Amino acid sequence: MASSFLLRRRVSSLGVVSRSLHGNMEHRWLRLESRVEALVTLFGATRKFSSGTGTTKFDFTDLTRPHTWYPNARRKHRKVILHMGPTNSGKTHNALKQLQSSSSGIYCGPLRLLAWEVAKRLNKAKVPCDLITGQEREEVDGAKHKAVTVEMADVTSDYQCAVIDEIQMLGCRTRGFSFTRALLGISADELHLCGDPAAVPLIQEMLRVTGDEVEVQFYERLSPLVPMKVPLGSFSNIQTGDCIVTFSRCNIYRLKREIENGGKHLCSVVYGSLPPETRTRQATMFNDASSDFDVLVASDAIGMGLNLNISRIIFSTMKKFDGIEMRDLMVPEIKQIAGRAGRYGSKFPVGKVTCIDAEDLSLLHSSLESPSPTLELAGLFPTFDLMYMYSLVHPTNSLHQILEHFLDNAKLSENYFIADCEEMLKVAAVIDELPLGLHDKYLFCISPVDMDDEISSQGLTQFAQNYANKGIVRLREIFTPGTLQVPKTQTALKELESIHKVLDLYVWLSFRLEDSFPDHELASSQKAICSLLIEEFLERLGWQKPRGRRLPSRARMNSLLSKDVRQHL
Ligand SMILES: Nc1ncnc2c1ncn2[C@@H]1O[C@H](COP(=O)(O)OP(=O)(O)OP(=O)(O)O)[C@@H](O)[C@H]1O
Ligand SMILES: [Mg+2]
Repeated sequence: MASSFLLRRRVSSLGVVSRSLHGNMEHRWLRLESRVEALVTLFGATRKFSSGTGTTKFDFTDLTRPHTWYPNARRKHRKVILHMGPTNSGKTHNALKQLQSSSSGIYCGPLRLLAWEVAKRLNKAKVPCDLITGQEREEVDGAKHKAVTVEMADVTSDYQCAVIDEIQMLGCRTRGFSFTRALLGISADELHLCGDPAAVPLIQEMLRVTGDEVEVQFYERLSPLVPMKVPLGSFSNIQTGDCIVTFSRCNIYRLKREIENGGKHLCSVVYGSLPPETRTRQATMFNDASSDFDVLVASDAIGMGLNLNISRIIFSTMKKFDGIEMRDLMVPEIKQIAGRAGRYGSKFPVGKVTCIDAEDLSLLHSSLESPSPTLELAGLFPTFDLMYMYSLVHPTNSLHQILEHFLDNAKLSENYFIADCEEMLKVAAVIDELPLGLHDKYLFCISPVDMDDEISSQGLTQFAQNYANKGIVRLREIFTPGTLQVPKTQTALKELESIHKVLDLYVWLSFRLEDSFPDHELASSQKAICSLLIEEFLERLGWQKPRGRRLPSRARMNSLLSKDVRQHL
C-alpha cells in the first residue's frame, strides 16, 4: 500500500528558489509588511517601548495583554452568556436557538462532527449555514451563518451572534490557545459559551479586561444518568444501544470482533485516526435504528458534545496512554464520556454507565460524583504577526529558533500558559532547511500533520520540498491514483489511514496555497476513496453472516461516490 506514495528521502542541500516561481508570494509579502506597520502603530498606541542603545526596542515576547491583539472585538461591547452545566443539560441546544434566530453568526466547536451537526441543524431550519473546517468548505447560497472547527474561527468579521462550544477546552495543552483566540477575538454582539462550570472563574477573570458584559446561566442534566452497581462481566450481556469505550485501535478492533463473533450484534467504530467522514458515517449508521449496526465501539473521540443514541456506556478500561504515560482517566474525561449515554429526546432517555471489570467500578462511581477541578489557566500562543515582527528585529528566518525563543521567554499574565508546540517544533526542524519565507514555514507548522506517523511526516516533507523547489506541487508526482485497495490486515489499515492523512494535508494546503497545490479535486476524491475502502474493511471484519441488503462492494462504492470521484477509481 505504501507504494501508492513515492516518498523520497529528505535532501538537505537544496537549490535557491526563484521567488517568481511562487506566484502570489510577493503580493503576500507586501500585504504582510503593511500589516506589520499597522500592528506597530496599534501596539505603539497601547504598549510601552523600552529604549536600548539609542534605538527603540519592543519586547514581542510580552504576551501579557492578549486581548489587545483583537481590535475588532475590542471595539464591540459584547454580551457574553455562559451556558454552564453537566453533559446533556441543553447548553448547546439553547445557545444554538440564539444562533438560529440571529441575523448573522458563527458556531465554533472542537470537532468536525459537531460543526457538521450544527450546519445540518441550521440548514434544516432554513437558516443557510456554511460548514468550514481546515479541510472542507461547504458553502451555501446566501449563508450569513457558519459552523466551523475552532481553529477556523474568524476574528476579522462582525457577527450578531457567536457560539463557542466546549469552552473548558481552553485548558487543553495543545489546542487550548485556539479557544482563547476565539474567546478574546470573535467580534460579536452576543457571544455564547457552552461548557463545564469548572471554567467559569477563569473565563470571568479573562474577560475582566475586555469590557464585555458577562452573564452566567447554570443548567441541570435533562435526563438521568445511572451508574450501575454491577459490571458488564461477559460480552453475552451486550445489548442494543451499548457503547464500549476503549483507547487503542487494536482494542477497538478486538472488541468489535469479539462482540460480532457472538452473532447477535454488529458494531460501528469511532476513533481519532479514522477519517472524519468515516467517523460521521459510522456514527450515523449506529444512530439509525433501521441499520444493523446497533452497538458502538469507540475511543474518547465520542467524548464531546455528540448526540448519539447510546443507552449504556461501558468502560473497557479506566486507563489511557496520554502520549507520555499510562494513567487513570481524569474526572472530566470520565464525565464527558459517560455523559454520552441517555441523551435527552433520544431513543434511550435514561442513560446507564458501567465497566467491564468490577474492580474499575469504584473509580467510575467516585468520579461521577466529584465536581471537575476548577480550570486555572488558558492556553495562549503568539500570533504570526508577533513572530514575524520578532524576526524583523532579530534577523532570523529560522522558525525553530523563533518558536524556542517565545517558549523560553514569553511573559504571560497569571491566567495563561504557553501552548505545547512540540509538533510545530518537529515540523520547523524539517522546514527550516528549505528556502521558504517565514509565513510559508509557519503555514506548514500549523498544518494538520502527524509527525509521529512516518508516512504522514514524509508526505509533509515532500510537499514542502516540492513547494520550495518548484513552487508547485502536483499530487501525481508522489501519489499514484488507482493503487488503493481494501486493506486486508490491521497494518494495511493503519497505512491507509496514514495515506488519508497525507491526502488530507494536501487538501488543507490547497485551501491556503491554491496556485501551488492545484490538485485539490484529485486529493479530495482519493480521500473519499480511502475512507470508503476503510469502511469496506470495517464491514468485512468480523462479519459472520452476509446480509441480504448489503450491496457488492464496487456497486456500493459507485452508489456513494460522485461521477468525478469514480473516474479515479
Ligand atoms: N429544550 C429542548 N427541547 C428539545 N430538545 C432539547 C432541549 N434541550 C436539549 N435538547 C436535546 O437534548 C440533547 C442534549 O442537549 P445538548 O446537546 O444541548 O446538551 P449539552 O448540555 O450541550 O451536552 P454536552 O455537554 O454533552 O455537550 C440534544 O439532543 C438536544 O437537541
Ligand atoms: Mg453540548
